[in-house]
Amino acid sequence: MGKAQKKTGKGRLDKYYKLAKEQGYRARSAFKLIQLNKKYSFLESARCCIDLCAAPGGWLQVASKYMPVNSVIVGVDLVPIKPIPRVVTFASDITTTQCRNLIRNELKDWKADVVLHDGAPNVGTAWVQDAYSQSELVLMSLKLAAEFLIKGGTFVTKVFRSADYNNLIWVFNQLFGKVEATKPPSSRNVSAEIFVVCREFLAPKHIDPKFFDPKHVFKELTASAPAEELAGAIAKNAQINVFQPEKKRRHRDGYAEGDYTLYKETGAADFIRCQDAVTFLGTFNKFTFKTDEEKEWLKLDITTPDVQANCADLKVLGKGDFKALLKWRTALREELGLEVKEKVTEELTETVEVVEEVDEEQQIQEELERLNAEAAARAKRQRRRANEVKTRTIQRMQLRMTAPMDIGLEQADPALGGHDDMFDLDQGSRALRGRVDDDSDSDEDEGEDDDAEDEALDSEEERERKVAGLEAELDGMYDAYQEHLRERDAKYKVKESLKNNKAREAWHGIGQGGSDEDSDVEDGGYEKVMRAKARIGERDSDSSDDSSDEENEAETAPVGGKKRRRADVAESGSKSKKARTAAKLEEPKAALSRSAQIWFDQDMFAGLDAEVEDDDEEEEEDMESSEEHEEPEEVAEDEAMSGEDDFDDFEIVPQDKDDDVDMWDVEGENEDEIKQAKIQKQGLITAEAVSLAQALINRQKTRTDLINDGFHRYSLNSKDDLPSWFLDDEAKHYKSNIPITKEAVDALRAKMRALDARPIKKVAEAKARKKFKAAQLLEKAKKKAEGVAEMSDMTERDKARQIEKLMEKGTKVKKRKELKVVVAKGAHKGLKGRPKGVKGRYVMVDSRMKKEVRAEKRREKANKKRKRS
Ligand SMILES: C[S@@+](CC[C@H](N)C(=O)[O-])C[C@H]1O[C@@H](n2cnc3c(N)ncnc32)[C@H](O)[C@@H]1O
Repeated sequence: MGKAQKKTGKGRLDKYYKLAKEQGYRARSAFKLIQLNKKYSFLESARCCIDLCAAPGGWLQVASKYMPVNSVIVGVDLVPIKPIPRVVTFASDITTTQCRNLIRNELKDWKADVVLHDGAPNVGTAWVQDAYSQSELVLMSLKLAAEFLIKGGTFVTKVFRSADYNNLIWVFNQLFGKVEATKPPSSRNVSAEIFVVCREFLAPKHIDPKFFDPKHVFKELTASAPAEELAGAIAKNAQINVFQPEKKRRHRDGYAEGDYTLYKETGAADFIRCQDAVTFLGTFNKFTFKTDEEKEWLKLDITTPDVQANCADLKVLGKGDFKALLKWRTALREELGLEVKEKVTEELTETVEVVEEVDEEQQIQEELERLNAEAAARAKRQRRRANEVKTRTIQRMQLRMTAPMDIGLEQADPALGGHDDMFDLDQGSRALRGRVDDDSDSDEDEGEDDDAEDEALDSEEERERKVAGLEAELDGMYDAYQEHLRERDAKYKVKESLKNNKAREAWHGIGQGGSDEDSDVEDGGYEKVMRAKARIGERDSDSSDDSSDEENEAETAPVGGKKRRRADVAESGSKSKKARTAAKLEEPKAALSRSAQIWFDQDMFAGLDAEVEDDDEEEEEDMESSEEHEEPEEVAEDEAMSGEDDFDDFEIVPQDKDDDVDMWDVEGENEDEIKQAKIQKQGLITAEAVSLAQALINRQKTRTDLINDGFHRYSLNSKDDLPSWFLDDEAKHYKSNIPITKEAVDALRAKMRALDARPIKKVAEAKARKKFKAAQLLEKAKKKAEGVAEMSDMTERDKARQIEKLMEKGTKVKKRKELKVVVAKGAHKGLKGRPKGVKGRYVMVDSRMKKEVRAEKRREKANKKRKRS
């Protein structure tokens, strides 16, 4: 079965369909009347209403709901309508006098305030096909309305945009004071229908019968629509249905002329023996197997169950199915000895023979003429097409048919029977079949039908090839896009690396061994290092080694640079007492530093970081020499304990090697485990988790409930063969709604507030250091004081004074000596000696100095490295 058709089918179940179901209306069309009534308010004041063509009864339900309680409501349709409270219904053809009499009997001498008409030519089994066109049906309903409406009454009718439209409006205007055409929002834009609300019925004493005579009202149309053209239109629409069943047709102008019926079936024999198989496929709903001959065909091997199923409902078939049916037809024809294709070949052969007789020059001449003629015909066709589009647009604008959504996708209207071909236009055919055009050369068409079939099927294959090509191209572009993202976005890299859990497992040994260089590479953005190396390679050729080395370092910062610095410090053997102090502070540090590092690990901070570090180096060494020295231990211990990876922000949760890879081992499972480990370490950190935990504690949900909630019909959707962009997109947007309670959000907010209230890590560390130093000094002073106290050669008074001094010294915070920075400018540049007006310690600097000092350092470092290697 064709996928496209299925889609269309699903697409039809729009919001009004669902609303109708919800509110108990029998048809989504009920909303059209609700919306019309909202605009014109004709139901609330009506006491009597006649609904012509009322089945299944949606409009009657609306009338019954909106009209006053004791009103009279009568519904008529070809098919019986299931009873509706307060509504009288009967089955009758509205074009007959019998129907008129039935209404008369029902209303007695009452007059209707409202006459509704939502009819569309339909085919019940008893209905004479194509008896009335939509416009004629409208005229018939108008006739009834004119007979039963009260003066000032309202007539609401559905019309389809067609050439008849203006004529109908003219007639309405003769009988009503106000005539307005409108399209309620619930009427699909793709549907050609429009509703005309005629108010203030004039109730003239005498109405010219010509007003209700289709021959008279639609005179021009009949003249302008010769039978062949109608047949051509039908065939054309049918062919579009087959070649492009999924094609959404735009620019509908109304019913395909001449095709007024919705349901058609024919014997399979007709299909097998017909000349124009494609038209048959596009025209009929079903091929039946009723005759003995047809029943025999059912027994043949070639008539597979698939073929039978396809014959049973042609309107839902896709291109593939049509292709299968055409093959089946060809096979059966060969079996029956009809052999259509051979005939064509023979004809062709004959033509070739004739051509051979003609001499070469003449042949070329003819070929040229033929090509010229073809080009002229093509140009003509294009002109014609452009004109058609233009005319249609103008017509649509005149008919006020252009609704904002006109440009949107098109679907079939279930309220009208749901068959596309009711509204088919000539538009779609051109894409595949230039020959199908209704040109002056339309007589060529008949002879080319078989060719057209092959051509269409070939072009279909070609299209599939093109689609495959496009998909491949799209995949390539998507990969390139991802590559671009990878290069640009550090966060993306983190995510990617999280996905790659196996690689992460292999990193367990980080920080525990290996050389510094190795740990650099593994440690922080392998890609970054590689990229930097590549860049160095490029630069080596034209710039000095010295500078490139330093730049490299700056570029790989903060990750690489930082680590290297840490390692250097570690090497220099600075495992001092201060490190022990840091160890005490280790725990609260971890969480904060991680999030900060995620932020500062982004590329945009790389250069900045290096610069800031350089700038601050001296200051830091001066002020908080311990800060730098503490880190190696911290990192080493941290990594050894929790297995933090190179991004510093996420930890690797060790996994059991024996863990089975079960059916739920989908991408992202590791992420769950990481989350679990995090939760154990840091507590619940999302509102969702807190909500679930609350539900569990309050016994609103059991563990089994939660597990079961995780299983739904989408859980087992196969992800095989789905393009990566699709899966990525799904992962990004296809998320279920998570029930998050207000309490959970409040709890989390409180937690965050508490976190905010805490001093930041560095401040806390500095304070602790200060305290530690003070305690040490005090201890020292105490010891000295004890020594003083034990001295025997000092008087008690001297001892007391000495101790007092010592204690004062021990508790006093050392003031740092102030260092003045003096920038020598203008004439002072290069002058030696203390600058005028500067007292105390000072340092002379100039704007270049900082850069030069740094460059010097860089050079020294590079030289050292070169010597080593
Ligand atoms: C779109 S449906 C009407 C839906 C209806 N307004 C509702 O809300 O349920 C069109 C109806 O017109 C009916 N119809 C078509 N030709 C008719 C005729 N000549 N006489 C009576 N009913 C006719 C069809 O049987 C079909 O049920």
